[in-house]
Amino acid sequence: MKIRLLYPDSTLPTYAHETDSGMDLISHEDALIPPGEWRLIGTGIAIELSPLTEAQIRPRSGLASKHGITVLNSPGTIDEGYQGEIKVILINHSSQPFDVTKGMRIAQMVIAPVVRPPIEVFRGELVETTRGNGGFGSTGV
Ligand SMILES: O=c1ccn([C@H]2C[C@H](O)[C@@H](COP(=O)(O)OP(=O)(O)OP(=O)(O)O)O2)c(=O)[nH]1
Repeated sequence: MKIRLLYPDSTLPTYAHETDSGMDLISHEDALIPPGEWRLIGTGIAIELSPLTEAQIRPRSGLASKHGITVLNSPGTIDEGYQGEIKVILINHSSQPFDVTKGMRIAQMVIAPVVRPPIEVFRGELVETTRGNGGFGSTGV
C-alpha cells in the first residue's frame, strides 16, 4: 500500500512493534471531546490500498481502558477506492472532557483482505444446516 502525507507536518502512521496487527494513526488536530460527545478527527494522511484489501479503523485499548475513549463506528471502514483524508470518529464515554492533541496516537489501522463473491439470487430454500434458524442465544448461555 501507499501512504500519502497530505500536509507538510503530517505524521506517518507506524507499527509500534513489527508483529503488531495495526499501525497507530496520529491526530492532525487538537480537539476537546466533552463527556458523552464525539468528534471527527483528521489524521493528515490518505492511502492507496492494494486490490481486494480494506483498512479498518479500530480503537486503542489504552485509550479505552484509561480514558473511556473509543472509535464510535468501530471498525471504521476505509474502502479500497477511497482517496480522501482518513478520519477517526472518537467518542468520549467518560465523565471527564478528553483533550485530543495534534500528534496523539488516537486509533489503529488494520489492513485486511476483502471478499466480493459473485452473487446468485434465488427464491427457494437454503441448503439445510444443523443450526438452521437458531441464533441469539439458541444454544444457551
Ligand atoms: O472511520 C471512518 C470511516 C470511513 N471513512 C472514509 C473512508 C470510507 O471509504 C468513506 C466512506 O465510509 P463509509 O462507507 O463507512 O460511510 P457511509 O456513511 O456509508 O458513506 P458513503 O455514502 O460515502 O459510502 O469514509 C473514514 O475516513 N473514517
